[in-house]
Amino acid sequence: MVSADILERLDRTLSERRSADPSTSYVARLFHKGQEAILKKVGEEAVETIMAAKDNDRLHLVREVADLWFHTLVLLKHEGLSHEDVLAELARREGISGIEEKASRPKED
Ligand SMILES: N=c1c2ncn([C@@H]3O[C@H](COP(=O)(O)OP(=O)(O)OP(=O)(O)O)[C@@H](O)[C@H]3O)c2ncn1[C@@H]1O[C@H](COP(=O)(O)O)[C@@H](O)[C@H]1O
Repeated sequence: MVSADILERLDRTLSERRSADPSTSYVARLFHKGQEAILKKVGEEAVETIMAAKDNDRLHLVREVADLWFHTLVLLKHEGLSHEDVLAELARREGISGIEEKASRPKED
């Protein structure tokens, strides 16, 4: 299994690209273009993900989801956030759903 360290490494690369010369990389160029361009890419990749799923093309689906995840990571970085914030939110929800599930059970004496 591929390690989740990839997110850490990608996060460091994205941080470096924020201040890099736009002529040197795709990501540096995207940051330079700004929020509008990043949102456009997120929208495009979301549509391409839907199309791949509808086509029942599993390899294509994985590649499109990777594109979508990647561009949402670029968006988060642009907004001063990171995958850590999303993971924390998912962990918080896991806690909440655990509490909700417990609260819905009859009280044990
Ligand atoms: N994971 C990715 C990654 N996933 C997708 N993409 C790019 O996202 C784009 C996807 O858009 P499309 O499929 O629409 O292809 P396109 O027509 O070339 O895109 P546009 O130029 O029209 O926007 C492609 O240019 C891909 O190369 C990525 N570009 C970079 N990374 C990572 O970011 C790192 C830094 O990248 P650079 O800044 O390019 O060095 C790389 O080492 C990778 O780890």
